[in-house]
Amino acid sequence: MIEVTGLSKRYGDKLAVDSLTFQVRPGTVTGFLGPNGAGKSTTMRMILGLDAPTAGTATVNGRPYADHPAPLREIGALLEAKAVHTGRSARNHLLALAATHGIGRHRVDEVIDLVGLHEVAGKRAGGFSLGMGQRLGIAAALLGDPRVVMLDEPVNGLDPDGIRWIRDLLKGLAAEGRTVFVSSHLMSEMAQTAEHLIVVGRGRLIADVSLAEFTRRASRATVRVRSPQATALRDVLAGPTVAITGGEPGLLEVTGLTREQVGERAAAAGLTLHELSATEASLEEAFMTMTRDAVEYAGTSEGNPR
Ligand SMILES: Nc1ncnc2c1ncn2[C@@H]1O[C@H](COP(=O)(O)OP(=O)(O)OP(=O)(O)O)[C@@H](O)[C@H]1O
Repeated sequence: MIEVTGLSKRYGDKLAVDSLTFQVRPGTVTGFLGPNGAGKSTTMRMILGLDAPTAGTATVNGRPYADHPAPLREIGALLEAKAVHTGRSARNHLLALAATHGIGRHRVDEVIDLVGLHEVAGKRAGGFSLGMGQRLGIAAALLGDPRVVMLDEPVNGLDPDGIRWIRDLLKGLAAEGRTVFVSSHLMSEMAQTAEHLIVVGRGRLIADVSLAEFTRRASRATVRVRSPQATALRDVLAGPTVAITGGEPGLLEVTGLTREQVGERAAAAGLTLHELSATEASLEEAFMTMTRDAVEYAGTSEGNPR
């Protein structure tokens, strides 16, 4: 469990994180979603004790990171993707890390297998591709068999295979009952990985919702209906909670009624339909609407209006 309470971070004039309060619970993948510059990395650094909060607290399994006698066993983290500049092999890199944390060699072999680096474990880690480097970073994060796993934008720059691998790994870790917290600026990515979302914009909490609830809120369906009797159809569909627009002759776009309701009302009035379809606002659109104010504000304040 990660608990963040009234957490703020100020850099000079800039309030990068603004009174954030949320909990990340075990057993599910929680997505930390927000546009670039929303404060996700800063929040994660404070959770790891790498940055001191201006106000508020962040705890991992009930204590600040630094108060854990063996923090690597509590939380494994991968911050920004960066190459390992080392002449050591992947295995020796992990062995060195394990040795400084009192972790046995056996666990090193386990994590190498877990992340699929077995065949290249003897190769120089400095020469790894981005995808291999990510796997090595994740192996390092998992060395202490931590109950909490936190990854900052782990799929950035990865190919589709790498992305799928990370998704499956995160879901597997959550299914084992671990707390999994993963950041992204892409709603489409989170929709395929996370069950719960913490959405931030301009350092502030915008939403703390299940993916199911987010999707439900996003699905303001519009019904497209085409009829040679569009004028009569418009009269049949009109109502106080119904909005109808018509882009071209014979076409109506209706919100406030389901596709079934539109079809039934048309049939009851004996009107002919040539098309009847529903389109939902995409999750990406819903996310952009949700964070628009935050982005606009940031753009204006930096003299770069969008
Ligand atoms: N060390 C620092 N000094 C000054 N400003 C900083 C520092 N670190 C972050 N910031 C600023 O704080 C804000 C939040 O940055 P942060 O990196 O946490 O956002 P993010 O949501 O992780 O974005 P991204 O997806 O672009 O990494 C940004 O405006 C950033 O420029």
